[in-house]
Amino acid sequence: MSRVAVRVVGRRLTGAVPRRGLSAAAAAQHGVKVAVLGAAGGIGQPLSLLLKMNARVSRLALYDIARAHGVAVDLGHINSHASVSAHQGANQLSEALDGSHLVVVPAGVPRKPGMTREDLFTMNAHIVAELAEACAITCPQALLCIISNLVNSMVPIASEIFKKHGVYDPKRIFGVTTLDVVRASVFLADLKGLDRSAVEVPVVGGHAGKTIIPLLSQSLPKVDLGQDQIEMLTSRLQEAGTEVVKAKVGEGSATLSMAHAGARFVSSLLEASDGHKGLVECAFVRSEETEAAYLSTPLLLGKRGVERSMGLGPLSSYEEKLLLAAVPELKAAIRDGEEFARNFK
Ligand SMILES: NC(=O)C1=CN([C@@H]2O[C@H](COP(=O)(O)OP(=O)(O)OC[C@H]3O[C@@H](n4cnc5c(N)ncnc54)[C@H](O)[C@@H]3O)[C@@H](O)[C@H]2O)C=CC1
Ligand SMILES: O=C([O-])CC(=O)C(=O)O
Repeated sequence: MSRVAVRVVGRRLTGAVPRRGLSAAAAAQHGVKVAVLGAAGGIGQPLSLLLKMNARVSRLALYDIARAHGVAVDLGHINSHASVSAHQGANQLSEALDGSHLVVVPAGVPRKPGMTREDLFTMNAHIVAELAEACAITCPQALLCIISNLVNSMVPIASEIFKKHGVYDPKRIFGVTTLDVVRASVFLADLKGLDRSAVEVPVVGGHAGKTIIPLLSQSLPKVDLGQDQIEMLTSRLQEAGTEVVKAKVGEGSATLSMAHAGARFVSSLLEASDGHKGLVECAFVRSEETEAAYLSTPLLLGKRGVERSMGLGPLSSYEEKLLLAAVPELKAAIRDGEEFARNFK
């Protein structure tokens, strides 16, 4: 893999170590099963392709309410290690989840031009709640990675459903915000003429509008930026999803870059599960950093999910202001999610 992992020293992310692959024999021995829920969608298909190419995955279960079969047969013709199975329709959900070590959820409705991520709440809340319930029943120990929007509400929904079933472990439920981190690398590197793959910017907060907060003061490598550049980069990142929605003129939102970001996040979790130390990724999880009960921060990943939060680190006064503005919005999205889950079924 070409991406570099970040090492952790205290609360900061420094240096770079090359990623290691895994032999097919080792993968088979580890027997890692990954389930993709919403596998036939715009994100689901390329994400499943990237996971099929991941040597740590030995079984890939593709679940969708439609078209899962065709996608699985197609991917099954690739001569990489993972076996691929298709599961279509609600009555095949539990067999897709059975024995899964990791479940990734890109199921749900994407935005059309003019919509906000908040507009997706009602449609996607039902989908995520039903899928989370099936996970809580069938594979409560699995790492659960939620891509579906509104991430800021979907993670609280899944968490409440797990609590209802008495199987909640906050270290295992993630809202995938890696696309914000990937975009921040691109936008900063392009502005400064740097190598895109060698720039990392922690992005904290949540995954919608002003809750997306790039910590440009903590970029690696450290980059000097004027306040106007910081504000331009921040606002571009906060609007990046909308930039894609507009460019796709009614054909949905980011899919290919999201598949890349999702595959990177899953890959880091699997590497950490396998004992690889020092892996840090940002994700939206249960948090005690602020008044918002869930927050995206850099997380040190371990064998069972989150080993510990790396916290927010030293914030510039501008970043502090952004966080202050984000917390009420996050709290409202979290409350909506929790309320929905309380009344679910
Ligand atoms: N976290 C992030 O950074 C990002 C999140 N997203 C979100 O990801 C979600 C999916 O986006 P796309 O793949 O573009 O949408 P899509 O419409 O292309 O695919 C969604 C898939 O989910 C399936 N589906 C619907 N209900 C289901 C259910 N109950 N169980 C299983 N599968 C079900 C559909 O059949 C479809 O195949 C959207 O909510 C979108 O907003 C998109 C980009 C980035
Ligand atoms: O903006 C959207 O609707 C999809 C998304 O979350 C992103 O691209 O970051």
